[in-house]
Amino acid sequence: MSSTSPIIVALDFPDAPAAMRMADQLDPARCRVKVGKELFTSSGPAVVEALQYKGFEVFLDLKFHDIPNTTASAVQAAAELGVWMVNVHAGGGRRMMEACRDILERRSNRPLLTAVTILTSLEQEDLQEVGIDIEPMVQVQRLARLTQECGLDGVVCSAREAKALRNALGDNFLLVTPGIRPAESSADDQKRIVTPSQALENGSSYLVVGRPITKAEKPEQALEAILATL
Ligand SMILES: O=c1ccn([C@@H]2O[C@H](COP(=O)(O)O)[C@@H](O)[C@H]2O)c(=O)[nH]1
Repeated sequence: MSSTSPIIVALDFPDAPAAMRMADQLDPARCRVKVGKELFTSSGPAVVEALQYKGFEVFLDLKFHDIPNTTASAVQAAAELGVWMVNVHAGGGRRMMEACRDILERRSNRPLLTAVTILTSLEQEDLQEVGIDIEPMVQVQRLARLTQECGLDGVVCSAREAKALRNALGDNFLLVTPGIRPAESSADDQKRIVTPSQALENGSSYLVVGRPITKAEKPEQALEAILATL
């Protein structure tokens, strides 16, 4: 089932039963779901298949970052699973991203391919510590431009950068934005946060929301409350 909702719910759970209990409370017409490192490491492709069987489009958020051959093969394996979107780290560089694009281009049915720019949990001081002496906005723009040149479908970034990226890179480039926090929500470990309505206003294509929905007493109501603000 293909949803028109911009919301992607991050299923960050320790095992498949916990993730499926959450999925049972969600409607594939109202959101997509994201499988990340914790759930995929514990439960593997079977949980992706189970979610797809329930009608969800799945963003496989494993943020591959390796040499071109290894990363392209991993992206190919994700495509075999039938996921809706898969991602790599833009920091893996041009040759890595082009290898991933090339391997997917040979397929009739391919997932969307996006690249992570700068994690939304990082701020300027964090970048400085790893030798990047510029503002997140500047580094995100640099990596997003490279990602577009390599022929990928879009980037993962903070919605704080979405307006500048939308203006610079056009309407067809996907901006997938985690770090979404409804007003009054806890930021948790996120740093570059934005409210759902502001994210859409800034030009985000998809809003990735985890704990504000999955830790809510009534997740389906939390999702509906977010959708109502958009
Ligand atoms: O820059 C990034 C890239 C990925 N994520 C992932 O999104 C969700 C966010 O979950 P919340 O509970 O809403 O904070 C999580 O799965 C991250 O791995 C990100 O946050 N930032």
